[in-house]
Amino acid sequence: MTTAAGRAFAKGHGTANDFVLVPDPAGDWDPDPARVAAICARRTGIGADGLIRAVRSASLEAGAALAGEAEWFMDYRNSDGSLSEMCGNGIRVYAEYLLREGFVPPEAGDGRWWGIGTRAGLKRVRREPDGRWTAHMGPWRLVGGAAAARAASDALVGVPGLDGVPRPGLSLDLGNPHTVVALAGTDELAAADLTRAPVVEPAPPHGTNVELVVPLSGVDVTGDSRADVGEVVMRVHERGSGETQSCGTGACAAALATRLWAGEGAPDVWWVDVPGGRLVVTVEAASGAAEGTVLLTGPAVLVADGVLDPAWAAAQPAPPAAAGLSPVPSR
Ligand SMILES: N[C@@H](CCC[C@H](N)C(=O)O)C(=O)O
Repeated sequence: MTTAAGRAFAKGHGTANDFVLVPDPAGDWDPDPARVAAICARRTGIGADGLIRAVRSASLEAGAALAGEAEWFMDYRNSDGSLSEMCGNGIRVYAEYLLREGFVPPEAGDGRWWGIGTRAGLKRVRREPDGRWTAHMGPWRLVGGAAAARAASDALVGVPGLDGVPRPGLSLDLGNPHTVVALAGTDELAAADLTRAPVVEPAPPHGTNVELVVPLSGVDVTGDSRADVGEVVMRVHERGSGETQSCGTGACAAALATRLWAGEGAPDVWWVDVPGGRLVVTVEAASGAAEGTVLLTGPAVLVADGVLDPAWAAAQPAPPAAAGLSPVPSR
């Protein structure tokens, strides 16, 4: 919403994946990629991995069909200004924000499921008694189907900072695209240079988020391991944002890939330890090895509220990072 002083925003994060949230119920503020990139810039803007426009589903062409089940739509932009279909950390922070702002009734915080529209369709969220949120992430699938499940990979990934030998990767669709790569150990995970994007072959048509994982099942590094819970450590290079401290859809992809690689009898619940904390992934139902549905649980923290200075906003030139973007990944 715009006041005489400028446009209001909030800042929040989920496991240190951070977002600027901008209320725009009527859908009359549609920032171009350069404006989003300027707001998300770490040194000259507010700084964030992504921007979430809080818009009523009915106010947006992409949300109109979901308006009956989801009053609010998460219009998600990466920090380079490109659109994404879905954000697993962002949707929890968005839910907390909608609740705090009174955009949804207080009962939305009492443990019941309610809907949020996204470009990846309707998602349901629920506030846990401890204040974390669970998002029903809906369907996932292996991009390469049953053949990729049998082969356990469908891509080769060059990871900067390692030995130059491409590693096998597995492509998953969580509404947005992911490629998961297993590394040999935490030393290798630490050595990866994610200031540069991993190179995925064949190149996914709309780009991809790349998760580097080290499965830890059976190894009690955190001192709290449980026999019925799988554990994986992850770093991520996000499409449109670079390395981030966490990625919720990526955590789901990492858990699903690792569960497939672990084979028969692997747990349904996974702890995914990211630089920003821990996410819990619950595989709800799998029809075969190549598709199913999944839930994600984690924290949602609102940090600050502010107002964009109108003079600053008016003065923003297009930053070089925004040049040549293809804003809508049509799938
Ligand atoms: N950090 C998010 C994912 C954000 C979108 C992603 N970079 C993409 O382009 O698909 C998450 O928590 O899922």
